Amino acid sequence: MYIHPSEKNWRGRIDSVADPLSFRYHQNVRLAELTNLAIDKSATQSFGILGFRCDEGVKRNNGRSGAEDAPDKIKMALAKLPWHLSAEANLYDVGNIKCEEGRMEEAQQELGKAVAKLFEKKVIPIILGGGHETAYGHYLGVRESIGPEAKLGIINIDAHFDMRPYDEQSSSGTMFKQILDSDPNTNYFVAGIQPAGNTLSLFDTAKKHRVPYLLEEELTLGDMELIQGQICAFAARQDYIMLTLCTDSISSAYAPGVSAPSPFGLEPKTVRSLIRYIVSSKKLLSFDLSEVNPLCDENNKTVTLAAHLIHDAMMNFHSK
Ligand SMILES: N=CN[C@@H](CCC(=O)O)C(=O)O
Ligand SMILES: [Mn+2]
Ligand SMILES: [Mn+2]
Repeated sequence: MYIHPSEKNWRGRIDSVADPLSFRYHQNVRLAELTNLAIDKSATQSFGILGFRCDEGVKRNNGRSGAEDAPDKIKMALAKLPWHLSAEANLYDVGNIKCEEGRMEEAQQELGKAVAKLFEKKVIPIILGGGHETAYGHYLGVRESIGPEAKLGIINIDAHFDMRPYDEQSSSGTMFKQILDSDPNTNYFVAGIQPAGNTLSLFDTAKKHRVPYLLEEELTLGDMELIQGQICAFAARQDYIMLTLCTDSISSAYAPGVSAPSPFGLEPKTVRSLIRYIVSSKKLLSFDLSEVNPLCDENNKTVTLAAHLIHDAMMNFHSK
């Protein structure tokens, strides 16, 4: 179900009502109906923030519910941050897609259609999950837009492979196997994998699907050149890439508000550096940030971190 964007999510401090250099996001964001998107064509860059109010995938995966509240909470945190995008850039809040009565597959299809609609209007989708099942709807929209033949690379920053079997049902732990099983033109790369977050069988599944991955302990700021080289080599083999961040890849010291916290997760600065590098590529189409769970958060830490990462990603989008 489509939910209209709400002004209530865009409130914050006002340093000036006249000086654009003093503005924050809540002063520049435009609320726009997805069904009737009137885009300002003079903009140099347009971003569309699209929420996915769904945690049915996490529930089916025996996780902790609460991620469906994340889109509005992240918007509220982003609203308060200072605007650093160019004066000619536009940011639209295009509302949320909500999963109704556990009908996750239907909601993922609807998310896909919404993402495709943004591409059609030349708006860069910035998708706020939701459980990580968000990434499947994100993928559907990307695939619809680029057509079946284009080579698509999915880059996932995650502690988990999310390649579980889905014979019984799909969930927040199955998306990438679903995609690789059905789409020969999609390749998958994961950064942040933790042995403590994946069974040996999941490592085996990743191997069978020839999924390149980087372990959490290989991802440090000091080794960034080497890491960038591997991401660059993966991206070079694709026509397009899409980026998905599972917030449980980040250490639970900084991201306690997730379904499956990671004591040995990544440092936020490492994740920021990875995102900066990936979003700077002209091949990058869109970004989703998933698995924030405000109900499990401590003092809004994870929500705030998510807003800062979204802010940073937009500032560096296509900057290469
Ligand atoms: N999206 C998260 N997926 C993880 C969850 C792990 C857990 O709940 O412990 C997975 O299925 O492996
Ligand atoms: Mn994960
Ligand atoms: Mn995940």
